[in-house]
Amino acid sequence: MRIDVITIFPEYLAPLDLSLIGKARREGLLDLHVHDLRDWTHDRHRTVDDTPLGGGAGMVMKPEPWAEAFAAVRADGQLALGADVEPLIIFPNPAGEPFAQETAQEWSQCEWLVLACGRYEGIDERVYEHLADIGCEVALASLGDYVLNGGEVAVLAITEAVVRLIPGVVGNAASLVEESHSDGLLEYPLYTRPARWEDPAGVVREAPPILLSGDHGRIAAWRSEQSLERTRQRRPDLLGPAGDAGG
Ligand SMILES: CC(C)N1CCN(Cc2ccc(Cn3ccc4ccc(-c5n[nH]c(N)c5C#N)cc43)cc2)CC1
Repeated sequence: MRIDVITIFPEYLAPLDLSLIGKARREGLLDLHVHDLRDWTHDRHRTVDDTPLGGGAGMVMKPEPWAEAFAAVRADGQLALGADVEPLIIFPNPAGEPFAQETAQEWSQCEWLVLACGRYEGIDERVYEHLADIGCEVALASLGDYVLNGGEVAVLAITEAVVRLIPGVVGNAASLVEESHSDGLLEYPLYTRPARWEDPAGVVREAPPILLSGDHGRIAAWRSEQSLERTRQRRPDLLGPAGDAGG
């Protein structure tokens, strides 16, 4: 997979050199390019924003740098992938469609993603219109109903959620199957050694004995019930009308 990120804060994406994403890059499973939007400005102040037409608070990102950036990134990517390959262009946006595990699953199948990090109050609407008119596939995605200052944090989250699903990135592929939300339920509680732990307050805390039984069938049944109960308590919206996993 190739991912291009366009941002005015390239250093914000430094964490993508670390851990599993960094390993995927070093192993050739991910070809990640981070671009500074200001490289496509032509004034001495490298201006990317201006006041909103019609008035209003804050600043709006100018269309010209974005259009030039997308053209350059698209040309660069097609040199690498082939002139017939087109990226999915993703804009994190508070007004976007909710980004969920199924979105990550869908996008992990893509050959090429371009992630565009807006800032200020947002990007001039004509950028989206321009991309649609030249035949680009565009998606607006939101991490959730809270306000961030820009798209970079969302791009970090989206990149990690998508790239970890690429075969070979996560060593134990089985762990991807059992994760929260992958079966529509929250993950069961996790325990490790010591089975008997005296906490700093002197309270002895035993792990559930079933987990030490060696009876994998009963352990699996216990874990399923724990997932269902935890989902009922914390995320009933994920359940069907009967309160089961049919949501
Ligand atoms: C009335 C008029 C002046 N108001 C103008 C601001 N509107 C909302 C508003 C608020 C903040 C930002 C800052 N921002 C810039 C680019 C950008 C990308 C993603 C996100 C973002 N926030 N929360 C998420 N889950 C996100 C995702 N994904 C935020 C971004 C952009 C937009 C509300 C209306």
